[in-house]
Amino acid sequence: MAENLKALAALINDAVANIDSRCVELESPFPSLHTPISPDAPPARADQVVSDNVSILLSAATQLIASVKSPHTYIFNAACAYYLPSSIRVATDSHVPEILANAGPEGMHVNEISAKNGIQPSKLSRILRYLSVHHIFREVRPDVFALNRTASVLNTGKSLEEILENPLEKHDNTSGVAALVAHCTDEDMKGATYMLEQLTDPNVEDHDDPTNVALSRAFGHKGDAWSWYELPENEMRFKRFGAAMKGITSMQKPEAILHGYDWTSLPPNSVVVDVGGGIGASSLQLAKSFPELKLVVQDRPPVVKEGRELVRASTPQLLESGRVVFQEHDFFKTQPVQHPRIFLLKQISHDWSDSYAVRILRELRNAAEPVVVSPSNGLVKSGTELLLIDCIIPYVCDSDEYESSANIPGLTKSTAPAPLLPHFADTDPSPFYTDLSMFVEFNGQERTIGQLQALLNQAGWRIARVYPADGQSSYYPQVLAHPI
Ligand SMILES: C[S@@+](CC[C@H](N)C(=O)[O-])C[C@H]1O[C@@H](n2cnc3c(N)ncnc32)[C@H](O)[C@@H]1O
Repeated sequence: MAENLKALAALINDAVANIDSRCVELESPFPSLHTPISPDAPPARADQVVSDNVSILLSAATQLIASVKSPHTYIFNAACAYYLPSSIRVATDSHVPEILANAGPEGMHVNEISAKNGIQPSKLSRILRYLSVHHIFREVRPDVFALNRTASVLNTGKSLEEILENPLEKHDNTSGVAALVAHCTDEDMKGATYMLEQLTDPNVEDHDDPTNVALSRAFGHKGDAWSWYELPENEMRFKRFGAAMKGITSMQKPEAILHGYDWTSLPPNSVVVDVGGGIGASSLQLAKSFPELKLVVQDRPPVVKEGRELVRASTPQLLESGRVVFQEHDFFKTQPVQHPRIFLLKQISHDWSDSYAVRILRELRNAAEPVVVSPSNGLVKSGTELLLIDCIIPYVCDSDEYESSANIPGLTKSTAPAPLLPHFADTDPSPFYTDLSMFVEFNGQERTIGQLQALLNQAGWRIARVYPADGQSSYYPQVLAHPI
């Protein structure tokens, strides 16, 4: 009768046993929820066996919770989940993580926190208590809160004094994770509340139009999200968006961009054009790992200015040597760098609906040189390759898309054991909400492999290989395409 529950419990038991024995082997204990993260901590979670079993454990536990919770409670909890991002926003933007950073496991009384950030103590304690229920912060004693492992990722590492002195620079030179969280819980959430109005408004004629989106509806803006970010009153959000993109990179494994395409196969002085490269998060990582590559980071003028200034402050030698160049360029116009070795397109096509994404891809195709493959080893000798990095959305059911795409090297079928959702879809639903976020902010979308294939083909590219992601978004899948 409870076969499904038993199957899920068995998967959980096995996964816990596997994680435990692997951690013993590695002499690296699985980190406690109570301990803030530390860069020196042994990386048990980074181990492949641990990480595979964590995927099974999370997927089984998520389904087990959905199975055993009363459906009324489950749906009511889900419907009221907006209090979670709202509360995270209060805590993050009133700098609670930085205030608690030095309080240690004993924590700090809410009155003391309030004296530092000016948020009413009786309201702040309720917000922090609600977060503690979700294992974000810990209520150590009544009204005394401590930074736990999950809350500690919101800490920018700056002192409260430093932040209050330069509030606009709160996220500069940080991991960007707090910036990403602040971006999601502010403009993205506000836009998301208008999804239904946007979809049912009879005056919206073109649901692909990037200038008429749920985000602009929420803020009464006429124009696309990029022009909204560049309004003078959005200076803080503009800077934070750039840092948030870095946050996506730093939430992944440090070598995420290196996970997949073999950058070592490129000859010295190969030119990599990071199209819509933002403040250069990926290019800087590549420049660090491969001193012989030349990186051109292209973006809109204000972003290029911001990126250049940040690099000038942190690693000026990269600019002075010409190894990293920031270049203003609108990717809907003719590409100024002709025949580079690589066009890197990370988290760009997902910002645009098909009709716009095809235009960007076509401009790149027009500037690409056909690929020449060595007959002896099958390696690319010359030509332009396109490396597109975006989530690949799986169907949450069995689908023949992966079978029919079997001619694409590297594309792997789901390994999730029954009764788990295919591709461990509930282990980390971030690709699915990133997809909705793209709709809310840009009328863009994440795509299935079939949709990506169709899009690329339309623009004159064919998929040569896929480098898949892991189940926990610790790096993105990469789609390598060659000119047709
Ligand atoms: C989601 S961000 C991705 C940034 C970067 N590729 C990364 O992964 O960190 C999208 C970028 O596209 C840039 N962008 C938007 N419209 C553009 C255009 N017409 N031409 C060039 N860049 C543009 C934005 O300024 C932003 O930096």
